[in-house]
Amino acid sequence: MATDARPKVFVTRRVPARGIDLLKDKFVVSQWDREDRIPPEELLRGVKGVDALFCLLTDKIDKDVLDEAGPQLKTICTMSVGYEHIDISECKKRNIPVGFTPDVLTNATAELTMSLLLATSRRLKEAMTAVEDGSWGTWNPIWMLGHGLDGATVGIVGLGRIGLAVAKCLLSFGVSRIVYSGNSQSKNAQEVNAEFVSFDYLLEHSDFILGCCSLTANNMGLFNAEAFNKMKTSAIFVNTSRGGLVNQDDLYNALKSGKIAGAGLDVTNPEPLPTDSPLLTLSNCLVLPHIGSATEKARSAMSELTARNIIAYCHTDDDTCVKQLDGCVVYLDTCIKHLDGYVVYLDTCAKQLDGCVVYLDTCIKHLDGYVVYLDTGVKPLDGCVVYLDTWHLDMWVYLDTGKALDGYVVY
Ligand SMILES: O=C(O)[C@H](O)CO
Repeated sequence: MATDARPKVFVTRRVPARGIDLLKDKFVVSQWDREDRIPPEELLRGVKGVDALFCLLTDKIDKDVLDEAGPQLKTICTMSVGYEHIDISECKKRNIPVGFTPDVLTNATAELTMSLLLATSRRLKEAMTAVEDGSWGTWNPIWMLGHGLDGATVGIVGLGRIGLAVAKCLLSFGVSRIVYSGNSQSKNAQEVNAEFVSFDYLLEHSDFILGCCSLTANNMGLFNAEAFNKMKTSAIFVNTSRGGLVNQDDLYNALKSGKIAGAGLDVTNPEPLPTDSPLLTLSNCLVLPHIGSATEKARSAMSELTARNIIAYCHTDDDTCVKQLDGCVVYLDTCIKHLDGYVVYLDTCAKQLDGCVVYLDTCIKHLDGYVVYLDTGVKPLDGCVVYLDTWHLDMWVYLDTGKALDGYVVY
């Protein structure tokens, strides 16, 4: 009996068809084809012997999963921009590139952040309840007053892709000042006139405080009693990042006691939030079920990008613009793409190659025209210059023109 020689991919959920359709051409696809979360034992069963894993932010991808998968596993690609559910250091140890889906969900998530900001600032939950329970007496000049965005100071914790997109929206609402905090200054801050400030300054001076950063071991529980105590009593806190950023007991106390005025959460810890969570008893706390990227367009694009990542890492793409870079994929075509901790795509969707910044691993590298900077060590390449990271030893770089690089050839 003839065996199917195509690589195998396991998909951990029913996802928008676009990604699956792409994969079906090149892979033997198996799938947890349901809308509920895959049980851990099914995940372990599904990954066994596959070349690629297409997973979601709800799947914990740890050492056990990697062990169970086996040494042929070439890549793990998550249909999400966040990847804290994946043990990245374990993947690095095993040279398994991890793909993710930045950019394609930025606008959708920024919209949802704005929705929460507007809904909480104008007290929509209370207002709707008043209509529904009959406590709306009459139009009342001093009733249901909120704090508008007009003239407000907004503090954004994490001015990354989503934070920046939110800041752009905020400008059209007439905010007077945008401040932001984070590990380092953002090169895009000038576009929105955002000022880099300390976390404490941001807490003390902002009317609205937005959690837009990714969750790391360092910022778990960042928004705790100490942080809420520093906020204005009129402050509104919105989180569309990850629930783990917030100490929810402390948030409850701050909202209940009037330490802060309101909160809008698209993310909680855990998810789903138990229906007996005290947060749900509060009229000044609006909780959504993690729907930041839930638009048809964004979810479809996330599914497609995840599939493209898998195709790239499994080297099934015979498109000549695909380049390999130490287990990471670099597409150097006319346009660029996305990146993860140690992956760069320069392929068919997203950013312009020219002038764009590519992050490889934790260091920043530029990719500009035909110049790739990957840390130190300069190698000339047919008029192009390639700076290679010294610790990526068996690196393969394929440039557009298909030139060999220092013996590590190419196509
Ligand atoms: O990490 C992500 O992709 C988002 O949280 C999904 O909305």
